[in-house]
Amino acid sequence: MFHLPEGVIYLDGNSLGPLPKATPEKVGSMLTQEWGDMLITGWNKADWMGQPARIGDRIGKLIGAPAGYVVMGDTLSIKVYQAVASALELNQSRKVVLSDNGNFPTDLYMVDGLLKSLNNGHELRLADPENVEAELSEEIAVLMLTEVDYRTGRKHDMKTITEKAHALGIIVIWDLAHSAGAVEVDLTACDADFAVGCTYKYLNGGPGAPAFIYVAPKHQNNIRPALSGWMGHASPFAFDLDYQAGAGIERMRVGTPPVIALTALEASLDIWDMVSMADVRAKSIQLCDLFISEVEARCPNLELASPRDGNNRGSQVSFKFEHAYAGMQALIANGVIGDFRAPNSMRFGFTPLYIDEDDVVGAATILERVINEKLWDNPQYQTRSRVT
Ligand SMILES: Cc1ncc(COP(=O)(O)O)c(C=O)c1O
Ligand SMILES: Nc1c(O)cccc1C(=O)C[C@H](N)C(=O)O
Repeated sequence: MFHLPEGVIYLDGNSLGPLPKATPEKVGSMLTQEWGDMLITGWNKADWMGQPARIGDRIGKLIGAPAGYVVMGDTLSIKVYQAVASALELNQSRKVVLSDNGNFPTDLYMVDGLLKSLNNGHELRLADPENVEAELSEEIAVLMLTEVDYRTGRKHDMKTITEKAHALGIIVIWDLAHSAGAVEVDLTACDADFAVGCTYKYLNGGPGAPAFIYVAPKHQNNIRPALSGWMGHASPFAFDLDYQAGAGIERMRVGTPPVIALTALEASLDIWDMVSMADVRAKSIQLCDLFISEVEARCPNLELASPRDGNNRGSQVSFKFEHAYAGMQALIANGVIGDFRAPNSMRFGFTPLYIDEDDVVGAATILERVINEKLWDNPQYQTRSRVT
């Protein structure tokens, strides 16, 4: 189902999912038959204009959202900004946005930028991940968390935290970057207010694939879109000079949809339509557990940085190692692709659609050689590249 180079064990699908074999043909025929032959009529004939909502519904199925509440577009950073801006307006008497210090930096940067623009006495407050619940209070306007920590894989309990936050009148936003396609998510059951996520990791949409945003039914028609672009207008082609928000989730659209990228994503969702998230999750826990036990048996000087209990972990495992950067470069040179996360983690993602037990044992065997034979101790593995 996926194109994977011969001889490579790919444990980085948590950062960039591999290419589905069907994607090149699907994108190729879109280019020639739609863009090529239909030209501008493709917006209607091929319904490019409906793509963000149509694909949003397919993503919705993977994260427990009913049809009509998820829309695609832009990057995740933009979707974070939109969610926080709208959420703050739902809770105007409060001034604090709470997050945790394990969150991915762009989420925090986006909030920081937004609060500076608002210039209205807001504060971004960061808790340790394990103290988030204790930090909830009636001072907090918005709680914005990423369910699965990008470095360690530590997983928040979405339902419990959302319930506690709601009891205190807090609006809750979940970033599902490391959850969508990795763990079971039920946005309806946990009553999330907003959720955002990307599609280039577990969902195999390709580098730069468009992000998604979910807005709960109770908020959809009450929120004001901060990024009031024409595609979120009630009637974009009326070209009114005044902005009027579109109905429901449509108002979270901003500008022209990235049709080619969305078509690539459609090809991978054809695969995701056929799988059960419960099966994927069960297999992912098994693979992660196996990797932990294989690595701990073979490399006693690596320290597990991820929760040992699979229920508290996403679909990735990290080990701390003093020479983690060089270690990962040596591992990659020997056919196992994971990644390094500062300051000292070797991170491995487990994706059951194309990784099995043989891959896990194979990767642990090569890691054992890299560590125990000190293959990392080589000047060529010390130079940091721009993207790590
Ligand atoms: C939690 C989280 N938010 C946001 C991003 C990135 O956002 P963007 O797609 O805008 O680069 C990532 C990683 O890529 C992430 O892990
Ligand atoms: N999102 C990324 C990108 O655009 C280029 C290179 C790497 C990444 C990432 O994997 C970042 C990601 N959120 C992470 O888990 O570290």
